[in-house]
Amino acid sequence: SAPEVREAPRKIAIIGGGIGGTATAFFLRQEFGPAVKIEVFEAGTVGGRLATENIGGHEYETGGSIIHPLNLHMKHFLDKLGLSVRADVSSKMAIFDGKELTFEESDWYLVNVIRMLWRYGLNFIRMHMWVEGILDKFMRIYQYQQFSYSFSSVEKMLHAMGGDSFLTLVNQTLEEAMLAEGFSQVFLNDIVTPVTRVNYGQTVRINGFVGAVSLAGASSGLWAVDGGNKLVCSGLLYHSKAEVVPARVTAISMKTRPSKTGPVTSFYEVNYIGESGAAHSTYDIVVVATPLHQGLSDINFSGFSPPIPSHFPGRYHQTVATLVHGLLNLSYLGTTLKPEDFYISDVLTLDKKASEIHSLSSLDPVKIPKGYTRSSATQSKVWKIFSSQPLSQKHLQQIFLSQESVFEKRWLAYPSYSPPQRRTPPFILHDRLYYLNAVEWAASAMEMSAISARNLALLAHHRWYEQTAKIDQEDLHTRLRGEL
Ligand SMILES: Cc1cc2nc3c(=O)[nH]c(=O)nc-3n(C[C@H](O)[C@H](O)[C@H](O)COP(=O)(O)OP(=O)(O)OC[C@H]3O[C@@H](n4cnc5c(N)ncnc54)[C@H](O)[C@@H]3O)c2cc1C
Ligand SMILES: CC(C)=CCC/C(C)=C/CC/C(C)=C/CSC[C@H](N)C(=O)O
Repeated sequence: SAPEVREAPRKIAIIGGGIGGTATAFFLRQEFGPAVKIEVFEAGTVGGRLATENIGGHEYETGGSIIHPLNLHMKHFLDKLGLSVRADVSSKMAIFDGKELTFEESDWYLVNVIRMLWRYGLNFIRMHMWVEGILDKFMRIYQYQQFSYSFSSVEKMLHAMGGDSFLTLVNQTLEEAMLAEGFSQVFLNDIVTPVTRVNYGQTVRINGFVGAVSLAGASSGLWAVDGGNKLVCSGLLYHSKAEVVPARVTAISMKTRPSKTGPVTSFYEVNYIGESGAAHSTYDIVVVATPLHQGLSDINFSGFSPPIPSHFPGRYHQTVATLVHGLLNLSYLGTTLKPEDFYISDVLTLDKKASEIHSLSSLDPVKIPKGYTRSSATQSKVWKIFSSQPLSQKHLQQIFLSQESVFEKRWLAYPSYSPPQRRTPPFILHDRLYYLNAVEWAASAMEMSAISARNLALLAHHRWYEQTAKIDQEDLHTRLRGEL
């Protein structure tokens, strides 16, 4: 590569200490070396949408909880940080239509296969193959990033992974995409809808790409971090030697300063309110790692031409996570099973008026105690309910025979997807000002934020040193074929 003649940046700011911001700190350190000062502004708690709550002396995930076996950045972070995968606890799924359970997973694998074949023909196997095909293409991003290639927009990144087919996927609904592939409407209603409801709180009218991610999030081998997923965020901050600034960023503006030796140089001024009041600092590069959407951040951008909005079009979907330590009322689920025989851990729901809840899951603590097994419904335990609206006490009394404690967290969780979308927000807001969460409009998941973080660190580096040959290269898949 060309010799780096330009001076290295001195200071970089990252706004947001979730998995996106902390992964950006990690990758920026990797790209720019030890000298650059990296500051991460966090208005709330490090981890952001990765959060836990203590119930009865154990911590439980209230936000992002599962990770796919092929999420290679998340895997890599664990290795780098010396964290481990949480012990696996067996699970069993059922589907609820608001009145009764329409499907219950058997302990016997073969029984499940025969039932599914009987009801849905080859839809199940074909869905597995369809998702695998998309994942195969998705995995190309890791090779591109290993070879330091970066992309200046979400569309260009998606195109490099899966060509026009990925761009079509984000611009059509999952329903349209799957019907076009020959899946039946009954299969979409009975099986695919419960998955999009539990994973994104929405219907099969979400975009096809996030729909495939959602289906991947219902496959086998899913894992979580021992001790809690948010440990990855604090670990990445520590590893990258980034400084956390506990403050809310209120404004970012562009400033210029005359230089004795060369042309006028520009930099960014970040205004924030911290523990000791309002203050500001200047930076060479800034990465915004929080959604620029109503209710999630309110940053004023000034002095930019064209102007940068505080909020991009679209909204985030509310998902309420209600964690109840209590005794489940099986008659709510309309099942005749006795509590001692009820070992279902995940109840998914159909898109019916009667099913106001999106899912009901038995939660395991982030650290599995020795000898822990899933108990039947005879015992009081921690359940998590996802719903769009907060649940009333009356509703909770229908679901539970007794409640020891109730914890409610209202998340603006992920974009409210309604394809076709005009255009995903840009990665590049201005010359050296970047936006990580643009990627969520393709799909929101921990790994998507990590991929975006790696991409922005590479992009910021290549643009700083004017290495254009590593940005937006066409046909990378063919060119890198045969490379390790
Ligand atoms: C209920 C729920 C369940 C989920 N389940 C999964 C799952 O199982 N698997 C999965 O992969 N993904 C899941 N997700 C999605 C996943 O959690 C997110 O995609 C991911 O955590 C986003 O990380 P982020 O760092 O990009 O954003 P965030 O985590 O939102 O981080 C942004 C941070 O910026 C801070 N901030 C905002 N404004 C300012 C400001 N002005 N100044 C300073 N700081 C600011 C915020 O406090 C926040 O900490 C789930 C999300 C939710 C809500
Ligand atoms: C990005 C890729 C290729 C795969 C990610 C698959 C994945 C883990 C998707 C899950 C996304 C998501 C927003 C899940 C929310 S709910 C999770 C769980 N069912 C729960 O009940 O907590």
